[in-house]
Amino acid sequence: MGVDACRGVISVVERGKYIKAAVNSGKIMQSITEHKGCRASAKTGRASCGSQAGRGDLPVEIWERVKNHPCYSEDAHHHYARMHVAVAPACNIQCNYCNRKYDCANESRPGVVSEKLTPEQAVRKVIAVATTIPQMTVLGIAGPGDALANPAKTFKTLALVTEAAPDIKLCLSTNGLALPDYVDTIVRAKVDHVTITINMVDPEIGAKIYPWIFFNHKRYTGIEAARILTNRQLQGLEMLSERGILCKINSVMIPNINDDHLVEVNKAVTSRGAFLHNIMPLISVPEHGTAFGLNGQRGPTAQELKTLQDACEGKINMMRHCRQCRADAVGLLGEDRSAEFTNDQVMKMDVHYDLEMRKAYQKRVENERVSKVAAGQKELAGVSGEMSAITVLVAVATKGSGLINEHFGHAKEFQLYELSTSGAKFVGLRRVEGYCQAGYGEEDRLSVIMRDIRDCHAVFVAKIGGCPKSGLIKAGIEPVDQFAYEYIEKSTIAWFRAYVGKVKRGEIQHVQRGVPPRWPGDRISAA
Ligand SMILES: C[S@@+](CC[C@H](N)C(=O)[O-])C[C@H]1O[C@@H](n2cnc3c(N)ncnc32)[C@H](O)[C@@H]1O
Ligand code: SF4
Ligand code: SF4
Repeated sequence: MGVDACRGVISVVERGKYIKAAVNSGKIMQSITEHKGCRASAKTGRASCGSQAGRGDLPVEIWERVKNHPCYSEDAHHHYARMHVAVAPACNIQCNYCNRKYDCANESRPGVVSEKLTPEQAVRKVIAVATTIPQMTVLGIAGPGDALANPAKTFKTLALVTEAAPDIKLCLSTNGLALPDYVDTIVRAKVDHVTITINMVDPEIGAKIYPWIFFNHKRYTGIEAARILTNRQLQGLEMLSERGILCKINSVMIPNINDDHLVEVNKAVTSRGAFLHNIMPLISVPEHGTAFGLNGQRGPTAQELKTLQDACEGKINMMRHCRQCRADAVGLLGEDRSAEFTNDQVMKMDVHYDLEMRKAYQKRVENERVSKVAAGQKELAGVSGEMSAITVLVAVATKGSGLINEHFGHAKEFQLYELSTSGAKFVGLRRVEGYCQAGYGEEDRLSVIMRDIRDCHAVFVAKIGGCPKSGLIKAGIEPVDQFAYEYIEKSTIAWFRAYVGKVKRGEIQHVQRGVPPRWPGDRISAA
């Protein structure tokens, strides 16, 4: 397939200029040619290989690049894992929400690591993880400081990994200050995806988030610092987009500082070719010792976050499944296996990179993914003929693989799906404190969980005890355990179909479950 064929595909894509750059980059064309199972039609650009779940309107070439990336494809995050290596300790700016000195092994949040690694230690760890978790497809450098404030360590690590494990996709995260200086190096290092944190495009707002930056051997503060930062971030984003690198923008939502302004940020990054926008809630507690934590700045509620994400949904894809991972995270996004891969443990492991074993395992994962999609589509065929304006939100307890496979009492998070006659759409996550502690249910925790999922009509679980079951029913949330270990989409659509049927027959009355925009004292839990 040639370049012209791809141009036909992208002419329908609004962000034409930058998508064209991504599609025309030699690397993508090579990856398409190498993708033997794919019989993409040159005329339509529609792929006939593998799972199409979550592809939406993406050109097939772009989909091929993101379909196994757990952060860039919501569907992939059920099946594929990522890892971060903590080789970049230093930072060139200060954010009022970041304190990398506060480390806690039991905590999962950005900037936290148990141990920092040299590039050589990092590549050994990558091989160890790739062998133990063959569905690990992506390596990211996300701190604990800034990847580009530590360029020697970052690019040495990426070079060593490319040599040892050429099938692993490479990512890095940066605040963007140094980005314009490293675009060529990033392209040469074969980095697939770059994340830039952009919290403002207005320096007056920036001055409330960044106390200082260090640029060209000089420290800047206030509005001047924020102006330099925003100019460099947007310039770096444009340069990467023109070179065909897929960019994700992280924005931290800080109530009363940049919450309303993030719609402007969304527009600015969309027009400069960003691929994905990830608006994340501020994590802020005094124990972390951050400026915001100490001055009482709150994070947004789950509903405030969803409302803002909905307002930005449009031309750019919104990421809603981010887990705000540690800088040494390992595993599927919803799990953290970093404790299994400490440097001591990795040094003792017999590490050997087996590409064929990884390919065979990933083929099995892909087959499972295809079955899941087919099952969901079959169920949807039954419901899509129904004329109904009803939309309901449901919560699902899952450990991954697209299955309802977690007990209510053990769930640390629920995945939220919006059900309608168009199908089951993933719309976000709710983190909760597990109901079961040392084998016993905690009454207090049940009421907090019920509050956290109060906008849901039902909660799908693999198993649930009698007490929480009756508590949920009393609160008007239906506990559904009849689909244990079955696929999420297929089961939730089947339930929705039955629900609509009962409403139509007058057996139940549909009530839209509203929630107050702000619940007193309501926060998104940080861990
Ligand atoms: C630890 S940083 C490392 C990469 C890079 N230094 C940066 O800031 O983009 C990874 C991400 O975590 C976010 N982050 C750090 N502390 C946070 C907090 N307290 N609440 C929410 N997000 C936070 C950053 O904004 C960034 O998007
Ligand atoms: S840029 Fe990243 S590492 Fe640096 S202070 Fe901000 S969040 Fe922390
Ligand atoms: S922090 Fe978000 S974007 Fe980064 S690896 Fe975790 S889930 Fe993916």
